[in-house]
Amino acid sequence: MKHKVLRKQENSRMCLVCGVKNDFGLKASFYELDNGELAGIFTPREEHQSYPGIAHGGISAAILDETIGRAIMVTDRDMLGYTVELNLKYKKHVPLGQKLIVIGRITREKSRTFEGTGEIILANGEVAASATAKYLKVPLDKMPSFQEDSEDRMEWQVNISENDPREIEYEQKTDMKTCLRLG
Ligand SMILES: CCCCC/C=C\C/C=C\C/C=C\C/C=C\CCCC(=O)SCCNC(=O)CCNC(=O)[C@H](O)C(C)(C)COP(=O)(O)OP(=O)(O)OC[C@H]1O[C@@H](n2cnc3c(N)ncnc32)[C@H](O)[C@@H]1OP(=O)(O)O
Repeated sequence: MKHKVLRKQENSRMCLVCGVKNDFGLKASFYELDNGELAGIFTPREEHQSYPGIAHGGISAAILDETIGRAIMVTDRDMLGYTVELNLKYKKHVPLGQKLIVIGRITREKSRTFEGTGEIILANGEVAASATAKYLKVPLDKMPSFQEDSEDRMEWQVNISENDPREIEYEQKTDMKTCLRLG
């Protein structure tokens, strides 16, 4: 099914997953969709390798952790997640050098915590890794480096690019195989 992108999310300065100035990082971009889910787009590189040609499992964990954590921002733009639990299933290897998509959603929200699930989807539609995670809610203004004039606060912003997709198409089949197209 095709999903409209409603909003691109903020990127940070130095986060391993979304830091625009972290040259060892994934520099992932995140898009809120009209079905309430969050899509991340990223391309693992050689710096992220485990065995030759294959992304490190810790990299898969990092992107899934951040995608599920960011899914809370779909309904509360100023809320961040502090990970307390992360469980992964590695089903297929994640290749280097290919643009991939990761999807996340919230499955349970309480006053102090939230939980969610996510999947990394390969170009052929197969799910490479899936995760469940739990977070403590941390409002943006309670982050240690929140002061308005800090570099981290100033660079927490939406960076619009001509490469941003306007819609993202994927199908979640009952056997968890998923097809992907970016528009
Ligand atoms: C200023 C500008 C900012 C710019 C932003 C910059 C960068 C942004 C990047 C991305 C932004 C967007 C979203 C990102 C989302 C995720 C990205 C990655 C996030 C991380 O990379 S973050 C680092 C890893 N993370 C830790 O470093 C946590 C270490 N941890 C602790 O610091 C304590 O653990 C603490 C304080 C969390 C809780 O401490 P506490 O004393 O308050 O805990 P308490 O016992 O009250 O538990 C409370 C609830 O957590 C459950 N719980 C606790 N521990 C658990 C465990 N081990 N397993 C399962 N559940 C657990 C309990 O069961 C209860 O849940 P419940 O209420 O449902 O029962």
